[in-house]
Amino acid sequence: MLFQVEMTVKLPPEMPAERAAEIKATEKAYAQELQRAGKWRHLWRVAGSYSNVSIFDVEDNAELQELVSNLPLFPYMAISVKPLCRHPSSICEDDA
Ligand SMILES: O=C(O)CC1=CCC(=O)O1
Repeated sequence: MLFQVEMTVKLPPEMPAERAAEIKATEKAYAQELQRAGKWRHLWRVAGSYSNVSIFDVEDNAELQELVSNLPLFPYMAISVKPLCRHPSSICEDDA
């Protein structure tokens, strides 16, 4: 199942810079692991913001919840999720 996930990061201003850098580094490693596993298909920065738009390819809602809630930045993000299905006019071979 494909999901569009939009994440907007809001770190508390009082968080020490070293702690923020540590969380971001852990987030990057986890995100890249999920991309290599084919679970996190696209990761795009929304220009001009501290937000991303991502496409996840997971078994079901429960797997999406597990992957997203394990993100180190999860406590500091507003997240919105939209389920996707194949468009009848799409010619993409790799669409679900
Ligand atoms: O910077 C972001 O948009 C949050 C984020 C998600 C994966 C990652 O490495 O950073």
